[in-house]
Amino acid sequence: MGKNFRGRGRGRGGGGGRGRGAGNRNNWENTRGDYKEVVKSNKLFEKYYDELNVVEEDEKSEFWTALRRELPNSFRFAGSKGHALAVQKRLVEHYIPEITSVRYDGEAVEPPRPVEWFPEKLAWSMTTPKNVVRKFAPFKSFQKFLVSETSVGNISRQEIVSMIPPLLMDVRPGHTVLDLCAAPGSKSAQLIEMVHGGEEARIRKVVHRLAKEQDREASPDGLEVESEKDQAENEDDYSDDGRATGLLIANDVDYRRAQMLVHQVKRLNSPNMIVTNHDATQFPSIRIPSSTGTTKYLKFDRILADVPCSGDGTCRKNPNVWKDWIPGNGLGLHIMQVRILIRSLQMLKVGGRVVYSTCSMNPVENEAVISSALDRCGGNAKVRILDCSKSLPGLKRYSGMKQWKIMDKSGRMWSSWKEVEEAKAASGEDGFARLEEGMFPATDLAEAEQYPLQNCMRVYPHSQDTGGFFITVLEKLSEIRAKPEDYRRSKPAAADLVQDDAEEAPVEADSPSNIPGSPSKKRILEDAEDGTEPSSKKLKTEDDTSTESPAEAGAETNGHSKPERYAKPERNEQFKSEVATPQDDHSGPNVKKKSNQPHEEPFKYLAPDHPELLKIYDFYKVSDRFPRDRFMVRNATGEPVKAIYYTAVHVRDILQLNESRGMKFVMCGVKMFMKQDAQGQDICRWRIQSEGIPILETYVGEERIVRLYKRETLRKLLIEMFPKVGGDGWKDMAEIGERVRDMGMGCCVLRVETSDAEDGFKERIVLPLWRSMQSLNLMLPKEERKAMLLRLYNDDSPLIDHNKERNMKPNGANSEEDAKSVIEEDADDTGGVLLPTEAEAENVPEDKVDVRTNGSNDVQMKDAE
Ligand SMILES: C[S@@+](CC[C@H](N)C(=O)[O-])C[C@H]1O[C@@H](n2cnc3c(N)ncnc32)[C@H](O)[C@@H]1O
Repeated sequence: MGKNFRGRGRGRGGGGGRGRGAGNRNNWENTRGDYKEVVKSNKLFEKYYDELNVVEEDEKSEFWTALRRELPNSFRFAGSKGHALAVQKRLVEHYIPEITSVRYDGEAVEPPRPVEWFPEKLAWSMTTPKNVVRKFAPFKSFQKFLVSETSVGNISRQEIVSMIPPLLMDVRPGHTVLDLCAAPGSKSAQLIEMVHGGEEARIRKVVHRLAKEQDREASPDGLEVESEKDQAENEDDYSDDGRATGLLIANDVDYRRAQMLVHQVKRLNSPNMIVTNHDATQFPSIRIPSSTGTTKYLKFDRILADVPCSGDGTCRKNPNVWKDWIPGNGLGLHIMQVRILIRSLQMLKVGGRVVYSTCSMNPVENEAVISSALDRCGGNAKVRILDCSKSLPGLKRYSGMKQWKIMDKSGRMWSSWKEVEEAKAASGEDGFARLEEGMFPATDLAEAEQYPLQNCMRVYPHSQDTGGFFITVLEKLSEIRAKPEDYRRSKPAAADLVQDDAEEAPVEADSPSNIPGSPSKKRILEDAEDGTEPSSKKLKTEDDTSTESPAEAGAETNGHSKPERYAKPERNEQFKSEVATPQDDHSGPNVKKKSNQPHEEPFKYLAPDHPELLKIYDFYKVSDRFPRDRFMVRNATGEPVKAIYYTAVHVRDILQLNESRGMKFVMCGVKMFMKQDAQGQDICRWRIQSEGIPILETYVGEERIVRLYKRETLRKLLIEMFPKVGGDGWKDMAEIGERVRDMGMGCCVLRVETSDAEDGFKERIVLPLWRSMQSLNLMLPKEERKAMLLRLYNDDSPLIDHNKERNMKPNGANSEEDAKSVIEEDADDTGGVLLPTEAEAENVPEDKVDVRTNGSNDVQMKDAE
C-alpha cells in the first residue's frame, strides 16, 4: 500500500479531465457545461416514473423539480483515514472560516457542507455558483486547494450516491474483494482504502516493537508498544508484520476504460490490488495455491456489481438523459445485469456479500434483476436480501419496490407477464420485443417465497439533493445451483441445474460462457468436480455469444451513459477473440498474440537472491524482516531493466498461477525501485521510487535515513530544488545539515517525524531524497511539491531551481552529478501524469530511451520514465 495508506502525506499526481466520474478532474467549474441548454422534459420518462409511483403523490413535484436541477459538486477525502482527516482538517480549519465570512448582496454565501451520513465527514458537497467562486478571493483560494489536492489524489471527485455501495460492503482487512464493473474506479478507490484499513497503525506498532527489541531509535509518537503476543491476541491481523493481507481485484470489460481504472487506482499505490479486463458475466475462476494438492479456486468475501445501466438517476449530472430516455434502454440491459449478478453470487463465499447497484431508478434494472437472480439461484434459502435500514444513519432512502410495471418500447405499460402473454395470444408477437418474464414481479409466488424486496434501497434526488441510485446487499447462505437462463418461473424446469464455483470447481479463464445451463459449463464442472484439472478442450457453444451488450442486442442507449455505464459492443467482440483458447492455455508466455490483442507485458517475479536485489538490500541496509520474494518486473526476459515492482503475497500467487491460463491482468504492483545512471562506485543504481517508499521505509537501515523535525526545514526542501550542501552549503540546511553533509551519495529516505513542538509536524511524512555530490533534492514531481506547500504552509510561492540558476551563470559551478539529478527530477516529474503504461516504459530498448537534457545541453541522463 502506498502513501495514502501509510501517511506519506503525498500522492501521485494525476492530470485532470479524463473520464467522467474519474474523480480526478481538475476543472471544478466547467464540468456541467451544457446543463441549461437541454430541454428537461421527456414524455415517456415522466409517464413511466409517475405511473410507477416511485414516490408518493405529494412528493412528485419535488421529485421532478430536483431531477431538473443541476447537481451540487461533491468530493471525498481519499487515502488512509489518518491522511484523509489531515487534509480535511485543512478545509475545516482554514478554508471554511474564510468562506463563511464572505457576504454576497449582504447575505452569507452557502459554504461547502459535509455529508452528514458519511463516516467521519470525509465527503462534502457544495452548491456555490460559479460567479461567486470567481468573485471572492476566499473561494478562489479554496478552489486552488481543491484543484491541487485532486491532482495529487488526496481528494476524489465523486457523486455522493456513488459513495454508498462500498460503504455497505462491510469490507474488513484481510477480505478478498472483487469489483466486477470497476471503471473509472471511484468505488475501487474506496474499496482499496478499506482493504488497507488500520494498516498504518498496525505497521507502526510492529516497527515500534521491533525498534524497542533492537534498541533502535523509533518515531517519538508516543505509541504503546505491544508485545508480539499482545499483537497476535488482539483482533488485528499481524500475520504479515501488520501489512494488509486482503486483496482487491478491479475489473472492467472495456480495455480503454480499464486503463482509466489503472490511472485512478495507481496513485493509491496498493500492492494488494490487481486490475483485470474480463467480461463480468463470465469472469474466470482464479486458481490459488492449495496445500492438499488439488486445484483450488478463489472465492470472494465481498463482490461489488456496480453494473452497466441506463443511468437515468444521473440526469442532474448528465442532462442528455432527458433527451435520450426511452424504455428500451433499461429493457436491453436486464439480461446482462442478471448474468453479472448470478456470476457474482457463484464466485462468492458462503457468508459473503454481493452489493448490486445501479444509477438507474428503473425497476427492470433493479428489483427485477434481484428477483430474477434469486429465482435462478434457489431463492431466499440460498441468498438473503439484507436489511440495511440501520446502516448509514442519516441517509434518507426509500424501500425497494415489491410491485412494478414494465413499459414496452412503444410506451405501453404492463403489470404482469400473464398480461403480456394474453396480449400476444390476442394480437400476435409484434411490439413485445425484449419483454421477458423475469422482468415482472413474481405475483404467483407463495407468501413464504416472496423476496423481501423492501430491503432493497432506493435513493431519490429530492431527499438530500443527490442523484438517483439503487443499492441491494445480498448475503449468500449456502452453495447455489443456478437454474439455466431459459428457466421460466411459470414453467420451472427441474433439470439442468448448474452448481456455482465450488472452491475446487472452476470456470476457466479460457472457458466459454459461464451462463448456467450451457453444456460447456456443465462439462467443465464435471471435469473439475473430482478436483482434477478441467478439460482443456475448446468448448465454445452458442452460449458463448450470450453476453451481448445492449447495443449488440439493438438496445437503444442514451448517449450520455454509454461511455460510463456500457461496455462498447466492439470491445466485447474484440475481447472474445482475445481470450486465449484452451490450446493457448498452457503454452506459456510465448503464445502468439492475436493482432488485435492489447499488449500487456508479462509479470515475472525475481528470485529473492537476484544479484540486483542483493545490491539494493546491501546499499539500503534493508532489514531481513522485509519479504524478499515479492519483487517482480514487467518484461519477457524477467530481468530487472528499468523498474522493480512490489506486490502482496496473494497477488504474487495469483499472478504466478494464472497468467498463462488466459487471465487478462492489466496492472498490479507498486513501483519500488527505478534504475538510473549515476556516477560513483558506491552509489546504488536503483533509487527508491516515491510510490514504494511507504512500504519499504521502516525496513531501511539508519545508514540511509535522514530525520527531519522542523516545519521550516521541509518548507525549504519543498520550495528549493537542489539546494547546495557541498562546501558550507550544508549549514543552511538547519537540523538536517550535518546529517546530509555526511550522507553518502545516492538515494535516501527523508523521515519527517511528528512532535508536539510549535514548529513540529502532527502528521508523519516520508519522502525520497537524493544526495548528489554538491546538492540535495527531494524526489517529488513539482505538482506534489506545490500541493504540499499549499496544504502544509498555505504557500503558493514559485519553486526555485538552484541548478537552473547555476547553469545560467557563465561559469556555473555545476557538477555533472547535480545536473544528472536535474534530469532525474524532470523524469520523475512525469511520474504520476499521463505516463506511458509501465509496460511501455519498460519496453523501451536501452538505446531508444528518451534522453532528456536539463536545458544546459552539457549533461544528459537516460531514464525510461
Ligand atoms: C457504472 S460503470 C462502473 C462505475 C464504477 N464502478 C465506478 O464507481 O467508478 C459500469 C462499468 O461496467 C463496464 N461493463 C459493461 N459491461 C461489462 C461486462 N459485461 N463486464 C464487465 N464490465 C462491464 C463498463 O465498461 C463500465 O465501465
